[in-house]
Amino acid sequence: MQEYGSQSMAAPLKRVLMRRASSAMRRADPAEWHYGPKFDPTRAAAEHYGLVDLVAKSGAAIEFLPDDDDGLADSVFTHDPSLMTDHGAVILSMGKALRGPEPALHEAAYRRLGIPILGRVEAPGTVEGGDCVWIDRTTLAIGRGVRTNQEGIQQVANLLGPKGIRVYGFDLPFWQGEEACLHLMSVISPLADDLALVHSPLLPAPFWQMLKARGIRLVKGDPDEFRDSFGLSLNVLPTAPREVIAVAGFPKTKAAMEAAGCTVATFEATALCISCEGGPTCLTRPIWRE
Ligand SMILES: NC(=O)NCCC[C@H](N)C(=O)O
Repeated sequence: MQEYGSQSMAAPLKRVLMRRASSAMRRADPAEWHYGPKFDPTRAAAEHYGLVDLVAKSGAAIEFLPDDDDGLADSVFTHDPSLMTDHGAVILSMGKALRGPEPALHEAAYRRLGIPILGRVEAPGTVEGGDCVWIDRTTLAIGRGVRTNQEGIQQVANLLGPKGIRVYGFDLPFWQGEEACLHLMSVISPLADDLALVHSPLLPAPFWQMLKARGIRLVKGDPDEFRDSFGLSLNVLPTAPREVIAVAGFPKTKAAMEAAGCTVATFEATALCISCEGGPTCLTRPIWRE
């Protein structure tokens, strides 16, 4: 039986790729990686165990990237260097130069796991997984911003078009500048096929129109919590429709999701997520959702 494939953001999570923070982040220089003052590698490693526990409790099988001491601190954010489809993995190309070696780690893992490689995004194209959002099984939205360029989007469209998948690019704002991490997934977290948590002020307007036209209900995250968390209050991982994992400490955003029928599990992540600009979606690359 095929144990890979994912063209949905919220179908039950069966298998996921992760990398532990204990080695990867151990020697990270916060200034070099654009991490905040509360970054602490020991604490980040402990917080990562908290997320691993919640993902494992959901029933998903976790495949870990090898725990090599390669200094690739951001490699814990496994969402970004590859994209999964029902036809195999697409190996992406990073917009953040320090993350350049990461797609090769993912390709090696997929080969080890026997998962086919559908294709690759090649330089000068760049696409990061955090910019890719499945709207439905045949529609992929990609944010065009500091991490993902038009050349990369075109390459993904060329790979997926023959599989019956339409790819749409949406411009992202510059917001906090080119050093900061603003992906399309920074302003939306799908919670179910028909429900998404959003920070609407930063949503590309045509993307908002597409979501509305498809009848996707939008839950607004609390704007103060979004600001105070550098956007991480909005970064929520569904392990099944309306069953989600979020960063602890944002009661208003959590209550808004609960009011929309979601069950929300939280974990402490000040050192790992708030400081390093990546939350539970970014720390997981779904390999199989069904
Ligand atoms: N998908 C995501 O939003 N990933 C977050 C990546 C954070 C990492 N520090 C980065 O700058 O790439």
